[in-house]
Amino acid sequence: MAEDGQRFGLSDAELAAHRTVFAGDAMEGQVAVISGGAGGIGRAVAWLYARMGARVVVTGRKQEKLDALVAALTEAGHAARGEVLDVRSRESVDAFWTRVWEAEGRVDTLVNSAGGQFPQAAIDFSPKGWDAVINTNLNGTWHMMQAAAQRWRDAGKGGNIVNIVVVTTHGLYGVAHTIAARSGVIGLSKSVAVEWAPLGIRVNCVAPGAIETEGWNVYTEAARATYPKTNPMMRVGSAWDIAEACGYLAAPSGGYVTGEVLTVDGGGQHWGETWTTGKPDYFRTEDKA
Ligand SMILES: CCC/C=C/C(=O)SCCNC(=O)CCNC(=O)[C@H](O)C(C)(C)COP(=O)([O-])OP(=O)([O-])OC[C@H]1O[C@@H](n2cnc3c(N)ncnc32)[C@H](O)[C@@H]1OP(=O)([O-])[O-]
Ligand SMILES: NC(=O)C1=CN([C@@H]2O[C@H](COP(=O)(O)OP(=O)(O)OC[C@H]3O[C@@H](n4cnc5c(N)ncnc54)[C@H](OP(=O)(O)O)[C@@H]3O)[C@@H](O)[C@H]2O)C=CC1
Repeated sequence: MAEDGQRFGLSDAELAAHRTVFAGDAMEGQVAVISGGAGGIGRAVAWLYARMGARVVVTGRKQEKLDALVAALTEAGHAARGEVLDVRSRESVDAFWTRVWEAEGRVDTLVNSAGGQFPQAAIDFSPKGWDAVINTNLNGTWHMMQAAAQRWRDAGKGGNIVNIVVVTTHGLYGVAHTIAARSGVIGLSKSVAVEWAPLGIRVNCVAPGAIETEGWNVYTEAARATYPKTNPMMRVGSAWDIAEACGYLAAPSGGYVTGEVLTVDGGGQHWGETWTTGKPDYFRTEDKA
């Protein structure tokens, strides 16, 4: 991890002003819950949804990050509030949904952006490290999905879920735990997209490639430096790229889309390789020719 907790990605001021293709009333009168909402991607989604007219409820483990975002959104004239929530606790997730439903009277969209992992060779994962990643990314996402769907079913109203995952097409070296968890989320999303269609609930995933955010602090500078060079576009993406994908899925534009994985990776899944722990000499074919 970078020792200094380096700043990466877009500031609130940039997110407030970033050009968007979406109309200011595309989510008018709606409520959106964003887990990990004060993180890099979640914050961009919160700004975009707010600018599309939604009231946003952002959650995360750190009160101060939520407070700063809510203050910036409110100052810009948007309706926002933050709640501390660890998605790994089913009890806390249920209590949160009960509170939100009482306070807001409705929720239309849930974006699960709470997540993360640490880079390590899979052979060295400790049981605790494995559990931390699976509980956060697979179980935490499921707790949020099911709690939301139960409220929608009980209220006789539909809703839509967007799960932020990872591109899993050929694994991702150094983060096998997260690939296991995200593959689970993708399979789960496809399954419940069908089961929950009769309830009017759509369920989709967005799979980001390398997106510059503060989450990158868990990777070494050397690993980060390879990300743009191993992508056909020779660059990394921004949190706004992911936010607009989430905008498309939440707005009426996504009304006939469910069970889908929208990959936003600059073509990274088709060319290039991402070594989050550094590329082992064994795979350096250019030196072996
Ligand atoms: C291009 C790349 C693609 C993807 C990019 C992104 O997603 S970027 C954006 C994504 N953003 C992020 O990824 C955000 C950053 N990630 C995180 O916050 C965490 O990885 C977390 C998501 C698992 C949270 O877990 P938590 O709150 O429970 O945190 P905790 O600290 O208490 O750890 C629990 C246990 O995990 C283990 N362990 C942890 N670190 C290491 C390590 N470096 N080494 C080895 N092991 C490690 C260890 O066993 C530890 O317990 P211990 O031995 O200390 O008693
Ligand atoms: N950036 C990238 O290159 C990529 C990101 N992704 C995925 O996108 C998602 C968002 O990542 P990004 O915004 O970049 O990273 P960040 O680290 O900036 O954001 C992740 C957020 O998740 C929250 N979070 C983590 N664990 C929990 C938990 N147990 N309960 C509640 N909230 C939690 C954190 O909030 P707090 O600190 O307040 O707890 C944090 O704000 C993650 O799932 C990530 O793995 C996928 C592919 C690439």
